[in-house]
Amino acid sequence: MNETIPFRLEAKGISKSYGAISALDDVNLALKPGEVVALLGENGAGKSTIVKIISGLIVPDSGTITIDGEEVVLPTVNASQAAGIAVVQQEFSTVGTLTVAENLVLGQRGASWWWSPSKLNSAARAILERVGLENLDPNTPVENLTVAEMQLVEIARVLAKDAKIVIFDEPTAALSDAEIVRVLRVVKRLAAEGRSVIYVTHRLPEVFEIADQVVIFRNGKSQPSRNVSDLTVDMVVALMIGRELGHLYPEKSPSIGEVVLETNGLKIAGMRSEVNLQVRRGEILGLTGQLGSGTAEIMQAIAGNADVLAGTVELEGSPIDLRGRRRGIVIGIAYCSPDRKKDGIFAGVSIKRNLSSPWLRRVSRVGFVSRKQEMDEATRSAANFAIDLARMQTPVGNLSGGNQQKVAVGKWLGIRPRVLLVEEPTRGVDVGARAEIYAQLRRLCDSGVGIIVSSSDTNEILGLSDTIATYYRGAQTSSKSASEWTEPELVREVMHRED
Ligand SMILES: Nc1ncnc2c1ncn2[C@@H]1O[C@H](COP(=O)(O)OP(=O)(O)OP(=O)(O)O)[C@@H](O)[C@H]1O
Repeated sequence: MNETIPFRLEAKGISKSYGAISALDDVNLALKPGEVVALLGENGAGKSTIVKIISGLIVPDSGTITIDGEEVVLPTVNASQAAGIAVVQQEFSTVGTLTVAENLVLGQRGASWWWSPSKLNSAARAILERVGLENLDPNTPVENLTVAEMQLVEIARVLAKDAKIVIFDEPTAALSDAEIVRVLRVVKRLAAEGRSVIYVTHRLPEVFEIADQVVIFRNGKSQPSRNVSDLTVDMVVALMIGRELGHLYPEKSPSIGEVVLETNGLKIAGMRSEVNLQVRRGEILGLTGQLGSGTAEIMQAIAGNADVLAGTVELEGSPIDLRGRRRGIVIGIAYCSPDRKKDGIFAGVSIKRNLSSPWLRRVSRVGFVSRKQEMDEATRSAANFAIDLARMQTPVGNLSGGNQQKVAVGKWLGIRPRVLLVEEPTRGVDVGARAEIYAQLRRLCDSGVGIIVSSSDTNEILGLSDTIATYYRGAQTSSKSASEWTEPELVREVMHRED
């Protein structure tokens, strides 16, 4: 990047504390026009906090922000927008009941409620084209879109604001590989137009594909900005976690035992074909496909959350009744949802209580549970998932996104599951914590728990699973040993039908 070009945005000496917790400590960040700066760091390192400060959601305790050389104060989201900053949120700010066109155009500068539907639609089409959604009907209600389409509409909505600085906070966390390609294309185009982009992610390949600079956060402090071209993935990981990672994925089991769970001729609402799956002792079964492939429906059905129209499921050789989640918990089927905010965690409740909640529900049948027992159980789960033991009484809602995910997975250990179903186990989770989650899943598997993981991250499915089943639009397209796949082949298998 040209040294003589002045900075578009400069944040200097930014600090922010919550009581005794220092979320940011003297953070510095600067970016030039046409530059993409990636923010990296472990869960809880402070990335979202700096994004919230720049977007006017929270006010720092100290520090200054300048835009094009002029100091600005950003006490509100409106002030941030007026300064030319736009943020693509992880939580969508689109309104479900409105159409795509209404969401995209209304509220933008120069647009009016009085526009005719055709004017509204043509304005919306022009915006949709920029994110590769030219084939989407602008009259579609947003609530009918897939998660990926919603994310792209959210990006389109932000682009329509014509901002100088665009911030992406983990925009690809809920997307599969094909949709990620589209998002990265948009980011490159924004930079080519001379806009500045701040890009927060846990997916390192994305950084190497789109970013010019990377700023690594650790424990609330920022490290000096580095040229991405001077770095390798291993160097970035070491800078993030302060140590070499070693192997991300644990060794696979040398031997696979008898069947733990088996589905026979399962007919599930939303699936085009019957589901016949087996998961055996010592085996991690990985299900993968694009969004809408059916993997979510299968996981929900086995967890007892979805309608099963026909067929049987056997757990350790005995038929089980899949109606109702409660029943599933009692017989030892743990299900970890991909949507931790909706049904993974209780945000206002302590880490301890979240970790012990499924276990408490199960043992409450026997009556009294001592606080010590509850704490012991919760501490065991926390230690296994590298959750900070000093923060057991902290409400989970105050944790960073990745740490919330560790709690959402870790809480199921307490019920001593016989089968563990995990959807998107590491969405939003940093690379160090991912290694811990993978190691823990492998340990559980080796101890005899049947594990089914579904993920749209093909690298994760390949690295973690023993057997991989692929799905496309509600039907299985293959099932074989992970050792028979290479990553490009698996990506092609999952995506090629899109061509
Ligand atoms: N409202 C709050 N109250 C107390 N602590 C908070 C609050 N918001 C954030 N924190 C703490 O500030 C620190 C930084 O959190 P932040 O969300 O910025 O991390 P992050 O780098 O974005 O993590 P992740 O990758 O998991 O999203 C964490 O220790 C978090 O628990």
